[in-house]
Amino acid sequence: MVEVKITEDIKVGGNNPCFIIAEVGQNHQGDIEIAKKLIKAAKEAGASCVKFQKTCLKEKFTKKYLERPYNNPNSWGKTYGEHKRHLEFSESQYRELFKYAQEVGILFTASAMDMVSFDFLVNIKVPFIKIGSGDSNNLLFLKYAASKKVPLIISTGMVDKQAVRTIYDIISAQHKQFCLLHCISAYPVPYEDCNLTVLQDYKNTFDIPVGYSGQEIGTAVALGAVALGAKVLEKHITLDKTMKGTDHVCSLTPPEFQQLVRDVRVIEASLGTPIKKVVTSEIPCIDKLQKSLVMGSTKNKGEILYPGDVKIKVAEPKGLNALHFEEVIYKTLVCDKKEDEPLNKSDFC
Ligand SMILES: CC(=O)N[C@H](C=O)[C@@H](O)[C@H](O)[C@H](O)COP(=O)(O)O
Ligand SMILES: C=C(OP(=O)(O)O)C(=O)O
Repeated sequence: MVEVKITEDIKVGGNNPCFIIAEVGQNHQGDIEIAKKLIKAAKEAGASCVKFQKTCLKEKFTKKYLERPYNNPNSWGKTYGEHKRHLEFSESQYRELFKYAQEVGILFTASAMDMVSFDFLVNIKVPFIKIGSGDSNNLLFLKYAASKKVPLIISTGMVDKQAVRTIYDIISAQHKQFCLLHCISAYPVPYEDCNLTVLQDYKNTFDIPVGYSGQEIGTAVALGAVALGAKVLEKHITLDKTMKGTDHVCSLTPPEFQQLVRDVRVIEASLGTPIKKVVTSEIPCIDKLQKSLVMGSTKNKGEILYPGDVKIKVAEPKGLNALHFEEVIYKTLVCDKKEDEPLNKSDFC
């Protein structure tokens, strides 16, 4: 199984801890101070990385699309262009945020929403680049991104399995330093649409790490994803879910994000081995409460043990493990035994 190297110390996939991305996206409201607060919150919550979205508006959208009215409660302008311009940080603001994240001590990156933004992110040397679901059908962009040979995390919302296979083929023709994230692009995603078991299919199909980018409400589905093998987890983070903006509703507050990180680590620790065995921590309970074979009645040496003569009880000291019940029946006692006495191997032949 391929591991994706994010930094000298951080790898994704295999037995490495799940890489948890706090997606700020545009939850900063276009305000760099809020963006910094979110970077700090992501660090304090224990996220592996904080992520923004970098867009060159005229590369990503047509002129007409930018001019179309954006008349809804989440809008920051009369047209979609005005709205997006309000939310877009400049390159120098990006450098400032990158530097701030380094000071705070958290990895920083962004989704490249177009080729110009991709080049910018390569230029400032982010540790990896995210490609969001908006580009899961953008084969030109995917080929371009693959040719740059930087680590990629790619979301697969809004397309079917055949397209995901195409994404895999395009990138893996160049390199294997990429992950694929299952994603459903709705804000918020109804739980019935999360189709988390797709992750199992991705795991069986692809030889690269797979993960989950979740736009549903809460943390339960994300935790399920980790239990199903997600090696990357992405969730939106917000300072306040009631703020204006499309994504706040499906985001986690800093305390929720912190709880998510804690719970992910608990799930990882608890996944363990698929081999069912008795573990050391069970020994006290075995000693205290596991049942064993005892005499159901008083019987003498030479007598046969019929089914009703042997009982299964919690006893001290213990008799034979109760799993041996069938082996004991119809055997002959070699000593006298009283009711409730533990029954051991040396008591019969
Ligand atoms: C598919 C995709 O890009 N999705 C992103 C990631 O999840 C979102 O953050 C969008 O940028 C956001 O929902 C757009 O909202 P508006 O259109 O109100 O600016
Ligand atoms: C759209 C994005 O992500 P996703 O498709 O994972 O929601 C993004 O990262 O900008």
